[in-house]
Amino acid sequence: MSDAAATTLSTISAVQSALTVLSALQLTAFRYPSDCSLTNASSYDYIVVGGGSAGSALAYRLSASTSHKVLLIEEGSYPPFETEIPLLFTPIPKTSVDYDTSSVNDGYTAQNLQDQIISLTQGKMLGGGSSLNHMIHVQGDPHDYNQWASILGDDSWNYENVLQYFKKLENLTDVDLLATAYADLHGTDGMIKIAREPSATSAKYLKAFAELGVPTVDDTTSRTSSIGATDPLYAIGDNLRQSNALAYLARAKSFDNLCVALSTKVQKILFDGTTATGVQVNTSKGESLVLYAKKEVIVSAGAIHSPQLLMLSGIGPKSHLESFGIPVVADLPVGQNLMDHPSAVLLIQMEASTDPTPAANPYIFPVPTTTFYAAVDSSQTYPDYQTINLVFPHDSGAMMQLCTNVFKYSNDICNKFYEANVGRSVLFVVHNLMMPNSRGNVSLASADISVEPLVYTGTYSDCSDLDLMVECLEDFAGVLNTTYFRSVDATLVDTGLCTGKTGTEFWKCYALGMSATMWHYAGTCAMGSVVDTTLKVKGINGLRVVDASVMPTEVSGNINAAVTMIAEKAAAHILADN
Ligand SMILES: Cc1cc2nc3c(=O)[nH]c(=O)nc-3n(C[C@H](O)[C@H](O)[C@H](O)COP(=O)(O)OP(=O)(O)OC[C@H]3O[C@@H](n4cnc5c(N)ncnc54)[C@H](O)[C@@H]3O)c2cc1C
Repeated sequence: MSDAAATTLSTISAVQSALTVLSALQLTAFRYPSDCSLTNASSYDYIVVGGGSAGSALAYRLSASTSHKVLLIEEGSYPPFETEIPLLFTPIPKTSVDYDTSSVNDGYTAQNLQDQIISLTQGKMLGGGSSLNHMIHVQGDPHDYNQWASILGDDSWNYENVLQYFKKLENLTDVDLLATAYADLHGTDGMIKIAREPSATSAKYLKAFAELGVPTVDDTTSRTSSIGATDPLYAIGDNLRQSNALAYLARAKSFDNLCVALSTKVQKILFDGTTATGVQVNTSKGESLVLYAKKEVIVSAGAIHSPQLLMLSGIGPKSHLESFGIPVVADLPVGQNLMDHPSAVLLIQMEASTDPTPAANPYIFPVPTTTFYAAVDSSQTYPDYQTINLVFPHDSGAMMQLCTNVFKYSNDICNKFYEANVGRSVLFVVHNLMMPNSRGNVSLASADISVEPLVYTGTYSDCSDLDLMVECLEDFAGVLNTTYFRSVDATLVDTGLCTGKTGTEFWKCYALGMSATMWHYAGTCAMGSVVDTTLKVKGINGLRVVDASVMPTEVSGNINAAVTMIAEKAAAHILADN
């Protein structure tokens, strides 16, 4: 067998080197507020730590609504040129704009990923994850938020109440969808442009999914149930990725009350007793400065770095902090409750073809794609699982890039995928469990912030997740018996991992063998245990956390829109309080 995976990885590495040269030109800087210089001991009304999905939205709202002085501190810089082009998401992981934190090898899951670890891709640039993610836009199921409201005893988090914030962040541009009843569930004058990309190829798959019992819907956004299959919505507009940096911060370019400090890392939150007073930072010039917040410090460093920063600043589990000699400011379960959507990729060999590969359009999502949300129990209104179904033409370099550099499966698996794709199109199915019970954690590896924290993902540590994943995989595999799939002699590609196993044993082996991340890390500073329902850190004044880490449970779908909704709601709370 040829080593197509190794060749793909070396091509990606060459592309990444070329992009590094381009990024030094800062071709996108003109869109954003210029890098603001900092003076030691200066003060601001609000200091926002991290200019990612949540931080970009929050800093914009706080500075747009008032004359308050806002400082946004971001460790990375401007999102480079390639992040703007929807086609180009595959070479971005493992470049300088990705933290590429590694998970702890649990010896159980992720064993067929490169190095048996999960490479926890996270954006280190303005826009954070939204500048390198896969742009799928989904609100989630109403049940997700109603469950939050019930866990938290706070109805302001139920779907009817958070819908106003989803509408605030959305600018739906799809005229066909706007002509349907779904228009009522979307914003049309919000910040992030959202589009659909229906295609004749997708239509064939939607028909097969309908035969499986999952209805084709124009949109899975719903007041009652998100179950259905559809052409997904994408955060793409004007031929560009609509990152939260572009959607929010680019509009703040002329604000004179917003200072955006780039290439600056917050080292520590400063306290006077139990009141947060400011932060200590390291600038791009290597200066160590202290900066003060008159009203609040807001931590938006993401689900892995927010808990790290809080713990290094004295907020976290007492015994863990003491083991690193960190004085305890508040004993809280920071870093616990880490969640992600457990995932596994299925590759299905589809139609034979010798047609020339269609020219790629850089301005849209790379290939025709559908999303599918289903429950094993057909009477349940919210989904147990999601599949994201990408149709690659035969001999597709993009499919190999997704396998090797995005999912980071081993060369052995990607070579099998390559062989299956020779002369046949393939359906690349990303199969995800929506509401896992398993939890992992983020803990300190060192008292030095430049050392990445330890991340134990905890995937399938609760056996019920593996059992449900198996049921979901079996459920979805029924698609192989639908008319269209049978007509093209569709076959599940044999990864060679589970030879000799059948039925439930086969799927259990498959789920574990192919387990990977969906990059939906969340929950490590959860509402209810670490922050209250207005996102204030419990027992501390002047400190909030606003990002994916505050989610108490996962959302049924890709989470960027939910993270942004949280930032929109947080801005409303902060402005109301001050
Ligand atoms: C590869 C990938 C694909 C994804 N695909 C999708 C998708 O298709 N659809 C979807 O909805 N979601 C997707 N997601 C998930 C989504 O993008 C993230 O959940 C979301 O971006 C998280 O937002 P956040 O604000 O919590 O953190 P982030 O966006 O990660 O922001 C944290 C920011 O803080 C900065 N920072 C960290 N520490 C410090 C410090 N000490 N000092 C200063 N700055 C600091 C970081 O540089 C970063 O900019 C994907 C994520 C990844 C990684």
